[in-house]
Amino acid sequence: MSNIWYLRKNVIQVIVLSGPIGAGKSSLTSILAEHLGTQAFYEGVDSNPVLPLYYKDMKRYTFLLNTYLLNHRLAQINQAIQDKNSVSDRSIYEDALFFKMNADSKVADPTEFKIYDDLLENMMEDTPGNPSKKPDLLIYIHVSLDTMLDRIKKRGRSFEQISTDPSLKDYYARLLRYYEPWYEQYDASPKMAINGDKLDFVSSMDAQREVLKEIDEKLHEIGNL
Ligand SMILES: Nc1ncnc2c1ncn2[C@@H]1O[C@H](COP(=O)(O)OP(=O)(O)O)[C@@H](O)[C@H]1O
Ligand SMILES: Nc1ncnc2c1ncn2[C@H]1C[C@H](O)[C@@H](COP(=O)(O)O)O1
Repeated sequence: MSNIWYLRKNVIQVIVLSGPIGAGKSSLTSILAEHLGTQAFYEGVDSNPVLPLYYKDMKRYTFLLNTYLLNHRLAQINQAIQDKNSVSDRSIYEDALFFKMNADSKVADPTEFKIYDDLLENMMEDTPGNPSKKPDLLIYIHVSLDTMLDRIKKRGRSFEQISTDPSLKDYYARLLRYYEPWYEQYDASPKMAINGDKLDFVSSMDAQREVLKEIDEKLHEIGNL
């Protein structure tokens, strides 16, 4: 057994946040990493050269965006697994959810989705002698459509605004419908859900303490604290 494999099994843990756009993943990533005294890893939205193009032309840019994100997230996972309790602000598995939704609605080509999905599966496969890239805990932030839309508006990224492109309202509603069954079926690691409608962990210290307590309890349960 190699040293890195031993460390991965017994010491190194990666926690990933998941959930729809605006659910609060980045916010909770910062809060949790600070609480645990560990490293936070973000999606790098501002440095993503494809994302603004994608919002202008999803048909053309879905494959490119997801190829870009796959590479970015794999590089991040490779960094994150070198520390203990690293916190990452979106799981690699959610890209396939966006891509599948676009393929189902003919925005993306089903063959492109299949090629992407096979590549993802190959990349994420555990291989002897290599540390697993799977997270140790996935935390899903559940939000309703109203909350999602409020938060997207509040954050104010121009290309995500319904006031700029009214068709995005439908897109966000559809995305939410894909998220719930995705979370139910997710089985790559232990998982837990946070109520993002009820718990304002950004402004309320009470809510923040409650969320962190829930997460600490889960980490104890799976033996990571
Ligand atoms: N639980 C929460 N309660 C209230 N506001 C929140 C909550 N989580 C996030 N926000 C706010 O919603 C917006 C989107 O949050 P963000 O963390 O960027 O979401 P995500 O990373 O999931 O897209 C930000 O303005 C943030 O301050
Ligand atoms: N795989 C993806 N396909 C389409 N859009 C995506 C994908 N991953 C992230 N995004 C978008 C959604 C948001 O506009 C930004 C950042 O996500 P957020 O949930 O705000 O962290 O990127």
